[in-house]
Amino acid sequence: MSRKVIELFYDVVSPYSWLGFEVLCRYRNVWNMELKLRPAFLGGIMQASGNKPPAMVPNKGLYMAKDLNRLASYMNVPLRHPSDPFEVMFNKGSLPAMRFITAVAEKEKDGGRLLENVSREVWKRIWSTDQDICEPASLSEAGLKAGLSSSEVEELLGLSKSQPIKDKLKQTTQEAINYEAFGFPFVVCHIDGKPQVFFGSDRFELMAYCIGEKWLGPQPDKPTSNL
Ligand SMILES: N[C@@H](CCC(=O)N[C@@H](CS)C(=O)NCC(=O)O)C(=O)O
Repeated sequence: MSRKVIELFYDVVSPYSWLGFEVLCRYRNVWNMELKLRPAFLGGIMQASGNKPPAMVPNKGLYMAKDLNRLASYMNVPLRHPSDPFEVMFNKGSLPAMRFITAVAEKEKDGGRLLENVSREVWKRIWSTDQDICEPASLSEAGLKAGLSSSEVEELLGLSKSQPIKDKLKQTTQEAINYEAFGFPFVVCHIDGKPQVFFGSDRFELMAYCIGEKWLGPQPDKPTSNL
């Protein structure tokens, strides 16, 4: 059977996207799939779909904080809340970070792990160690940790401010909107030429059923006994 293509649309401002990202990266060699990481801009998705971030409803925000703490442990992802989530998510946002990550994606068109590693390092800053992701020095630090050289980081920071990269981020965001996305993580599974879409990091069991693969829990190398 030919490999299934699974696209993950994500933004590092989204903690649930980090969970979905880690789970799909773990399943790369477990499911018969090619994983395509699609960095996009959640602000654009919210605007185009008429949605708003769930944490803007106070009780949802309170619930999410508890939910994410449990999920961090269940999924074994070192997710911790920033000291001021509203400032981080709604005032500072993720535009410079997502442009930088888009530049990495464009540079690494032929596959490889840089896009995965840089995304993870930026996520660790915003959603684990409570560090900035907007300043060039912050993105540079994440890039170096992910294995880029200082000259590559400089080049990518320059590129991230260029019109082609801004346009590419808009284009990827538009592709998710065309699939009727309203939030992230947003996963598009292509099977027999037909796209099936899933919202959330809590849809993997259903996704596995729909694409004919086995769900072994969020840590497939450590399946739990009750699965
Ligand atoms: N139940 C989902 C929630 C995902 C979620 O809340 N994502 C946020 C961004 S972090 C979003 O875009 N939400 C849009 C919505 O809930 O309508 C999960 O477990 O992953």
